[in-house]
Amino acid sequence: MHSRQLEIAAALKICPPFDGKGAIQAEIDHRVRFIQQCLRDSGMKTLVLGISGGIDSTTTGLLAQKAVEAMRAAGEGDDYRFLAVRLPYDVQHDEEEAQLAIDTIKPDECHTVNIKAAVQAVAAATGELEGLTPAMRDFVLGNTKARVRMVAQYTIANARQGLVIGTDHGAEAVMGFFTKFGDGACDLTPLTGLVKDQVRQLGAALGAPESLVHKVPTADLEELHPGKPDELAHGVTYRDIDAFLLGHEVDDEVAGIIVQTYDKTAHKRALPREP
Ligand SMILES: Nc1ncnc2c1ncn2[C@@H]1O[C@H](COP(=O)(O)OP(=O)(O)OC[C@H]2O[C@@H]([n+]3cccc(C(=O)O)c3)[C@H](O)[C@@H]2O)[C@@H](O)[C@H]1O
Ligand SMILES: Nc1ncnc2c1ncn2[C@@H]1O[C@H](COP(=O)(O)OP(=O)(O)OP(=O)(O)O)[C@@H](O)[C@H]1O
Ligand SMILES: [Mg+2]
Repeated sequence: MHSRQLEIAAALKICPPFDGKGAIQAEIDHRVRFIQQCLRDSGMKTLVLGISGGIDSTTTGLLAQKAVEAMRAAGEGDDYRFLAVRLPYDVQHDEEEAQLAIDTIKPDECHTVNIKAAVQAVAAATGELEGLTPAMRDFVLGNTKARVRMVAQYTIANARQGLVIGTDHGAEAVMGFFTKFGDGACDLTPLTGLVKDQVRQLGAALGAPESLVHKVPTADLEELHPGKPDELAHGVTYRDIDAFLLGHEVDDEVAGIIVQTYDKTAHKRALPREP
């Protein structure tokens, strides 16, 4: 085992493997109660979450819808609602899967915000992108897309007494694989501590279709490579990352990449530096 495995797993609150269906259901109940408590504690009434068509947001959306339905059924208030947001950059190449996610979750409301005009306006106003190589421009614009999605979700949350839900989990957190103050910015992260396969297990138990449970994970931020698999960017597989976080034996080179990436992205998991 790599000398940093246990320390990193503890810092990211990694959940032990599930011992059967009962444990998965208990984890679902625990995370639904967490979402409900966030609403009660904040006095907010609406949950806001972007639904991409990937398994992370599908699972989180299913938890969110379950949370508000149970609060309404328990008489806590008819005004608790889940508002799903589709945030395509013009037309999304896997729109069908995004619609399948929405059909599965059956959110109380679903809004669509096309982020393209806002992303291009921000990029053009800075005047910073012209001199870049096409690949670099594509990468920078990708992070701007994630940040404009955040702005759209907080605009809705402000208007609707809402909390913005994030989908960060253990396997993304260890790699710092999110845009700082983009998809990384939110009010609660119900998937914290889960490895990628556990997210799939929860999603499957909540009724997500097979095609979404086993969909290749993608940040899908780059126009030059639509649907680019996250694993290409990581240089390691999610299976490797999960194994590392669960304290299993992993290849030295794999462990080296994960630890190096974890250290390099520490600033993304921390509050801004202060003097
Ligand atoms: N040491 C340090 N201390 C404090 N701050 C530091 C810093 N180094 C950089 N920074 C700041 O951080 C910025 C870089 O971070 P950031 O802007 O996030 O950009 P960066 O980490 O370079 O890129 C984001 C990565 O996350 C991936 N991503 C994004 C969104 C969603 C998903 C997904 O899976 O869905 C994946 C994306 O594909 C890309 O690989 C720098 O411009 C600088 O402002
Ligand atoms: N096109 C989109 N429309 C709405 N929300 C989006 C879109 N793209 C990204 N998001 C939001 O950003 C989050 C981060 O994306 P990420 O790719 O990590 O998750 P995912 O797509 O749900 O699952 P996977 O990682 O398996 O692709 C999503 O969970 C979702 O909340
Ligand atoms: Mg995705």
